[in-house]
Amino acid sequence: MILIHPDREALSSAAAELFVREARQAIAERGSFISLLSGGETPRRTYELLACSRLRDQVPWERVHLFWGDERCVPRDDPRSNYRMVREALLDYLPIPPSHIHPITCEGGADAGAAWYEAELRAFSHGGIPRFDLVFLGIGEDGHIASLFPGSRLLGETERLVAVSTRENEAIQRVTVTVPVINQAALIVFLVSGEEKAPIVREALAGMREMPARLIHPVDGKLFWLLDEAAVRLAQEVRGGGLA
Ligand SMILES: O=C(O)[C@H](O)[C@@H](O)[C@H](O)[C@H](O)COP(=O)(O)O
Repeated sequence: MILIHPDREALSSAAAELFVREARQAIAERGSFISLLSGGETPRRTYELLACSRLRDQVPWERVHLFWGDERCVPRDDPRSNYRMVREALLDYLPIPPSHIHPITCEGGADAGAAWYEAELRAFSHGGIPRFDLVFLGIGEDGHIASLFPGSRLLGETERLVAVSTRENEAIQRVTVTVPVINQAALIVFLVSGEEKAPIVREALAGMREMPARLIHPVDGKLFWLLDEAAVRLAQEVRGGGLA
């Protein structure tokens, strides 16, 4: 499903309200809600709005577990840290038990961090692939998702849940979940806004070329694209080809 909003603020507000709805429903049905969070500017605004009391106070946070889809191997107080971004935008305002916050850590090195996080995920799924109730994703201008970049050997990974990733011309290492983890989710939501994303959105939705984002096909869940008008500007040309 593709949902188009006037701008990033409206999109992020809709995404925050979607988080609340999904959390309340999962907790009512199964007693818990586990979500995989993304880095990026549109996800950041979503977390900031979710932290506002009108929405925050609707979620039983003691039943929620938060995980990260990827992380840069930098100190937790580094401005590039996705953990720091989520902490400043959301966690600092939540009555969530610290044990329910599951950041990726590379303190013992990227390989150790990936192995530890894989164990953390498998512990949540009795050894299998965890089924996240909600996965937020951004998309890079090159079509990357999480820290899965075009041409990466990780794009074909079918066994590991978590792996070490690198980005061209970037000195640091990253730790990222792999495609099978994302595709196992009950609901996957792309959050994409801004003029600069119009070309990749058009290519992604029209299937004009392969890219990491086009590997996202939920096994038996749902896939939503939350876009703003600027990001879908070019994709209007394919509206008849699949834009709802
Ligand atoms: O670590 C990150 O930043 C995300 O995992 C990354 O995949 C991000 O979602 C995209 O690069 C889009 O980011 P923007 O929404 O900021 O363009």
